Amino acid sequence: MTGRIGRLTEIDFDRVPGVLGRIVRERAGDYAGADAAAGPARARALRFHAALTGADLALIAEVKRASPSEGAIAPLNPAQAAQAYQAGGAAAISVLTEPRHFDGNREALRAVVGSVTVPVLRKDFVVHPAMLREAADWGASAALLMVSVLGEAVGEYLPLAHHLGLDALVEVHDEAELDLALAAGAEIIGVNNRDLTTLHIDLSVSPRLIRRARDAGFAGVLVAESGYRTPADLASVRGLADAVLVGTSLAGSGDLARAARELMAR
Ligand SMILES: O=C(O)c1ccccc1NCC(=O)[C@H](O)[C@H](O)COP(=O)(O)O
Repeated sequence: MTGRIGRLTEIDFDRVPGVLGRIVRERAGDYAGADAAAGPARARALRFHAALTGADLALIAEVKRASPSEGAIAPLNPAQAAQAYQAGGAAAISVLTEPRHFDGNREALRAVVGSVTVPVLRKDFVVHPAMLREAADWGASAALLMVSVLGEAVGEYLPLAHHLGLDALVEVHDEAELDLALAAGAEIIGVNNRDLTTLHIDLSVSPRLIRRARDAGFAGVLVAESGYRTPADLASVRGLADAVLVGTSLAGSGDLARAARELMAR
């Protein structure tokens, strides 16, 4: 299939509140006028999906040099950080590519893809189809789609990601967003414990929404995201989630392989 896969609904980013709203409006400005054509279909390897299934609780370790919550975290070399995470048992690597608040960029993603054998997630605030095309061009296996940002349009971005050969981590933070992700046909759902409008973290959000997804008959992959610092923090999602996504506590640890190993130890 070539060209556009249908015309995408225009999204009103002014409706997104707080810190998240500011970031997505900046990203929308960055991509204003970018080419929205999907281009040819690419084969789906489903590597990210496969990496998160089968294990007791898989780790997606994040290359995160800065954030709105913390400011500067650590001046990581992305390739070295990713190699350390892989050595520490990570099943996949998440790389932030947002430049203003997370000190991310394309080079970081490409360097990570070239230095590890595990699949790589492009973690950014996807507001334009070109961002998915870039993710595929740069070698990512998956991209993040946030229901809080895309709203019902997540149902259009999801097939576009798949058309480009990408898995999609569809992120939610409350019941309404989860119901939208399920209706859109998400195969991998991430539940973020962090309220991205206020930056408040509540570790009870993931177990609550993961139970709701399973009760609704969801048979796909469920990922608990944000705020995990100690093995004890993970107790509430062991046996429920397929994977956890961890950034700050690992990135700021000084010994990334050891921190990954110790966090996941039972
Ligand atoms: O981390 C932030 O401060 C943040 C602020 C605004 C939007 C997104 C933000 N983080 C994105 C993430 O979801 C996390 O990087 C990821 O889940 C890892 O979280 P953590 O382990 O708490 O760093």
